[in-house]
Amino acid sequence: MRPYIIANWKMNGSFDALDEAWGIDEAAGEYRDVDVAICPPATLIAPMADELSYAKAGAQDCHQAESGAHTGCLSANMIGEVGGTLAIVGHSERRQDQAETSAIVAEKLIAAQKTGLEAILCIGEPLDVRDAGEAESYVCQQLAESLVGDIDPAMLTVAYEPIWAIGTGRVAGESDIAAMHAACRAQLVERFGDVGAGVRLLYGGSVKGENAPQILAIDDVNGALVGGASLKAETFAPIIAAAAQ
Ligand SMILES: O=C[C@H](O)COP(=O)(O)O
Repeated sequence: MRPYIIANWKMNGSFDALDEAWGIDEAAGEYRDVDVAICPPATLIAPMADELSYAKAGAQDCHQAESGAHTGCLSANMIGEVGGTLAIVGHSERRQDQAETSAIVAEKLIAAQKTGLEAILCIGEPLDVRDAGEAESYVCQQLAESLVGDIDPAMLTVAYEPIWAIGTGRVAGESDIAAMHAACRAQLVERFGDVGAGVRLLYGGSVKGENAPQILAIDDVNGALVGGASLKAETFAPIIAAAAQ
């Protein structure tokens, strides 16, 4: 399976940051066996989509509706119109800040795919759930509830991001990542049949150049969704390089 490394810039990056995107694109050109994407703030999708040669540009979210009275939101079609080819849906920060439920995330996922965007579905448990020993059932339920309806597994990537590992410097243990990815894989195969074995499963949460080789070597980890370390080409390129190994 081709590894997939995605940069999620979150609410970071003005026009000056485009230089970092060009640096990331250079790394993507150097390691062509790795799929690379950048999801910048919406204001930067168009310039990136115009200029990137090897990496793809995408959005951090999309609305479930095609158009209408949804102040401040972007439809999947609008993202596609400016050259975006993917949309992250269900990131834990949106589930928390915008009270997005898995039912809403499921609608967003379908809306993204319907307009030809790849959907990157995020799932992950908070710390109290992990401490209570219920991480696996929590995440599997999120996965089931987010994959409702007519979904194309060929346009789907799933990112497991334990919430307590996001931006904290704390990474999940290798055996915990392996167990969670195995559980997600089994569920994807149950949901989509053999094709489910080909859906890429990414890990996210404090991935850096230093820990990427170990994380990316874990069974069923097919790439990474990266926040902080993706903001600079010099910290993101080593993650792309690790994926190429
Ligand atoms: O979408 C990316 C994740 O939330 C991970 O963020 P992080 O690499 O800063 O921990």
